[in-house]
Amino acid sequence: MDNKLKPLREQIDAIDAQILDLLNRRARVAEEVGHVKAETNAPVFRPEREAQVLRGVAERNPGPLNGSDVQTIFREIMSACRALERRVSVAYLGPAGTFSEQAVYQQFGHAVAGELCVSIDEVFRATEAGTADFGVVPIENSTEGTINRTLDLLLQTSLAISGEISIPIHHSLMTKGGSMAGITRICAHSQALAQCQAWLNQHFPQIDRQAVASNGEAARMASDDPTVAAIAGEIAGEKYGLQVVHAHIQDDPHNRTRFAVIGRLQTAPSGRDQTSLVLSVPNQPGAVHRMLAPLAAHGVSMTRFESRPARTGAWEYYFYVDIEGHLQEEKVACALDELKRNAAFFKVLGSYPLAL
Ligand SMILES: O=C(O)C(=O)C[C@]1(C(=O)O)C=C[C@@H](O)C=C1
Repeated sequence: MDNKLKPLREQIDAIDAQILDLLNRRARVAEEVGHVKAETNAPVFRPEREAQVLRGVAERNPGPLNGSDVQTIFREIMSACRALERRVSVAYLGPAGTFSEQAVYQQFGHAVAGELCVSIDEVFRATEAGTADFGVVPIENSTEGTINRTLDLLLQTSLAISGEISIPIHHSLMTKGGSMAGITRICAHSQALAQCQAWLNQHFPQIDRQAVASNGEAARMASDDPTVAAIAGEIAGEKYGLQVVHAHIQDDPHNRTRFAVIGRLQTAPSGRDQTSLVLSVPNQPGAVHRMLAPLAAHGVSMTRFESRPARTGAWEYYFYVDIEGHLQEEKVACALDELKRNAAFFKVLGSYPLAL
């Protein structure tokens, strides 16, 4: 066998030498880009450009590598090149191993400076204060719905949404010893407990469930306490030396969470974008219908519509609306101009590339 492997490995060595050379040529150009940007204080992270590069490689990819693997490789290449310009810092909900951390890596690659925060509020604060260049916060889960705290904070913040990330959420039940013997508590974030509710009712109805600050925190607790089982992603389990008792216990196998990238950056159009808004209208019959009419009139599709009580005690609501297209597209700008005229409250949260 070794006789056959040797020439093939020599081919791989020769190709790797070429890849390495090309990677460093790319990196030198990125350094030049960095110097040009430094002259004008231009932003290092350009989500629209990165989205175009990643879409481009998947479209041109002839195989046999699959498109999403090629994107993963190029995401890391861009991340490393970007870090030569400047290492971008990103605040997110810790501890290490949370799905938020996974979302950060999916958007920024691994060459980032992560800033772990104890709450969603703190992610906003760190980003607003400029301690971090960007923040990553969960917006909605396909099983459990909206993350209300994020929506409330988006209403008040001076930051914009500069990008979105969608990741599959797979939960596993994990313990230190790899069995459920002696386990008296199952800990996880309340969202994760809710996403695994039917499975837990069926398999472990007798064991107490305890909501904790995050799944990462649950994994940390399970690593310290042999009576605790954690529900978390397997990455968190690995970080804390846990073993999987049951994998993929979420009730919906297609469970996903969407995250928003928040920052001071107003992202330029990428060609496939979305705009997020918050609106409110006076509490009158037909008002919501009238408010949204300009979208249809200008041929702008609405992809999401969510309401939150305005907490005025008067049954008034804020409406969180996502529409297709970028604010710099004429039909979007015209529709929003009209919308604004009919709205009691109107705020554009940001225009950004659709998640890959
Ligand atoms: O095109 C740029 O603006 C770059 O800085 C280069 C590059 C890249 O490596 O391709 C790196 C960082 C940006 O977020 C986008 C792209």
